Amino acid sequence: MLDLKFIRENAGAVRHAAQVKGVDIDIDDLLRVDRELVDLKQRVEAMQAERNANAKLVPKASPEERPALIQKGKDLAEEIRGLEPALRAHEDSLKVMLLRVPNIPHPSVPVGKDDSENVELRREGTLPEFDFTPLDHVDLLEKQGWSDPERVARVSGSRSYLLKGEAVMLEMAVLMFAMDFLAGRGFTPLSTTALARPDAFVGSGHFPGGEDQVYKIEGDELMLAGTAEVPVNSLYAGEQLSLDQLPVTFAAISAAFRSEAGSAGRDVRGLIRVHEFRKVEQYVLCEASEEVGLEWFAKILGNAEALLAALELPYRVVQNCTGDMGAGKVLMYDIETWVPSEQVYRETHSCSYLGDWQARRTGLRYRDAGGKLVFAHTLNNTGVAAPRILVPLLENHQQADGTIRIPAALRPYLGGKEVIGQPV
Ligand SMILES: Nc1ncnc2c1ncn2[C@@H]1O[C@H](COS(=O)(=O)NC(=O)[C@@H](N)CO)[C@@H](O)[C@H]1O
Repeated sequence: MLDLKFIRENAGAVRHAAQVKGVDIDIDDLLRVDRELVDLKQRVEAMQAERNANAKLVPKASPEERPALIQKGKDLAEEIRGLEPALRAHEDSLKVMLLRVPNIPHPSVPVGKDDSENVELRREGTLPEFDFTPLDHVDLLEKQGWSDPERVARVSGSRSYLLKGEAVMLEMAVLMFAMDFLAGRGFTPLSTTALARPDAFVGSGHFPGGEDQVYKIEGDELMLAGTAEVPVNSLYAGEQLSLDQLPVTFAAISAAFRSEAGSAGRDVRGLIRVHEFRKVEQYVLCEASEEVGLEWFAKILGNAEALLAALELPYRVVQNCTGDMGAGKVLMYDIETWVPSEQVYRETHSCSYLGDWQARRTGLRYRDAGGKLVFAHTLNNTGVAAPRILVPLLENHQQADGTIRIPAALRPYLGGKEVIGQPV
């Protein structure tokens, strides 16, 4: 959400942001409702002032004058009550419109309509060269008896997953490694629920607009979040943080649930796109400064890159274009990790800086050095998401005999093993 004053004074920039982000909102319509609301408020205030002044005259009035003054007071009260519905209606529609106003993208963001126009910034790591025919992750899991897709599909339908044996230990090892790694970089570990109230989805910016991606619970207001970003971003909602509490940095592990509505037919095989997964989320709440925000953006991006480097996985960093960054972002980079079986880089991390757009709609404020109450800035990036990360992990580190080489960084989390699986 942007500051209404900012929108009034920068209508052109806001209109341009909506246009390049493909956000369907009429800024002129919003400003019209805003003006009408200001006018209504001024009329009500004038009538209330007149009514108060009139009320002061009654006790001093003569018996002859008093009835007319009392009637005038009643008429004014009636007129004010008559304006209440219009006032309420304007306030409600302005609030809904403000929630849909997109953030202004950073000047460095390329204009584009969708992910095909994201810009590759750099590639890191060496692509694997196999002296045998590499398998994809589904076949690798099946060969080692680490999966049971038919049975789990019977029980839980499509886009479900089940891991067995050492693949489970690998998934847990990757998650634990990410938590350890981030804790070692000063992030406070959190293990948190994915259940959250609708307000938390509004605060993060997933609502309005992303309702169809979220699993709801019959008869319960709680919903299942697709990322820990949703509940974590609302932990401090409505509070007044002090400067010395900033920056708040969390490494939040949680389940994540996504309906994947609209993804029909995409990634239906294997672990890339499932309805429930686990994610270690990097979340930062910092002071309201673009310079500080961009420093944190570089840090959380660097954390994810360092994690991938430790997992010895080749990846590339892309800058999301305006059409593939969502309404709330100022800046967004995806990290895509090499998947040999597809011979492409696939998204495994998504790093975002949102300025005060989330903080304003969540009510995340702190007292700055001058004692002024200001909205904070927020950022988030994936630390690691499993099982998706297992796809490049298994495929890049597979050996000719079907076993999987374990990167040195993960070995401590797998009892020191350098290889998992049996030669097949
Ligand atoms: N349906 C899914 N199945 C498996 N993994 C997924 C799914 N959806 C997203 N992910 C993983 O979760 C990561 C983050 O998802 S995201 O929507 O891109 N971004 C966020 O959720 C942000 N909060 C940063 O983590 C993705 O990069 C991907 O690795």
